[in-house]
Amino acid sequence: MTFVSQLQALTPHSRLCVGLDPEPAKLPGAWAGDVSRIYDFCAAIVDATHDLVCAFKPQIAYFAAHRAEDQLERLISHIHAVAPHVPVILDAKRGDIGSTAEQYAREAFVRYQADAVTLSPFMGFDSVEPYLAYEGKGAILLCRTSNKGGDDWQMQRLADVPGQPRLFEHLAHLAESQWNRNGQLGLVVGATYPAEIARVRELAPTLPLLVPGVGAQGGDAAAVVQAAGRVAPLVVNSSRAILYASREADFAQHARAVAEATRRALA
Ligand SMILES: O=c1ccn([C@@H]2O[C@H](COP(=O)(O)O)[C@@H](O)[C@H]2O)c(=O)[nH]1
Repeated sequence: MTFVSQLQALTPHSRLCVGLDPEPAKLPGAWAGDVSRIYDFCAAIVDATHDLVCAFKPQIAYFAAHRAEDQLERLISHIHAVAPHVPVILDAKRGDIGSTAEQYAREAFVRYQADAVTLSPFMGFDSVEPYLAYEGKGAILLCRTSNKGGDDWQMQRLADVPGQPRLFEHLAHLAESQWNRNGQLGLVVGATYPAEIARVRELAPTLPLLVPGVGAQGGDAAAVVQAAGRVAPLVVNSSRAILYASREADFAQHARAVAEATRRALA
């Protein structure tokens, strides 16, 4: 199955993506501060929630910062083993010239066996193209990010493009049309900006949307679903609110309870 067809099968049942952003200092109980327990912690979260989600999204920085890339590899293969129908989105936000992008694409899809990867489209289509050579894999472009600083670029108008769209609007149009050669593209739009989610949906009605920002960043789940509609796949990420629901031995049970509540709020 392709990444997009996996989402098409799962998102009618759950729009929740659990983000795997392990911070050693926040690990529960005796694991706190122990970098070697990153895998154990994330695997326990996966085991407790995989029947509730449409995707998992490990953020590569939380592993690389602690020289824990080997634990990330093991974690992704664990997800594929216990929940083979659930896609893994590697949140890496890569963006570079084509020859380097080829290496990043290999890292995401061959080394880590991810089903999709997040990309910064700032360097243009030739920085995205190498990822599209991997048939069936997803490439999810940052469009209107959840942080305030996204305004600095994404909300600026393009004087040279007819209609003077904002940058995020132009990107949504390109991703829906000429850039989406093999149907592999998706867009990141922050839950903190429901009006822009609705605008992106108008411009890119068929693309999967990855929407981070509910939970710790305060985005409103119901507003996200209303803005995005229920036709094309909607994948709403929550990381810290689920991972750190409890710092005690029962952390996985608490994570499941928050995941269940978030899934319900996104129904
Ligand atoms: O616009 C964006 C793009 C990516 N992210 C990532 O999503 C998670 C959010 O974590 P929470 O703990 O649920 O806030 C994190 O990995 C970010 O790097 C984003 O927040 N906004």
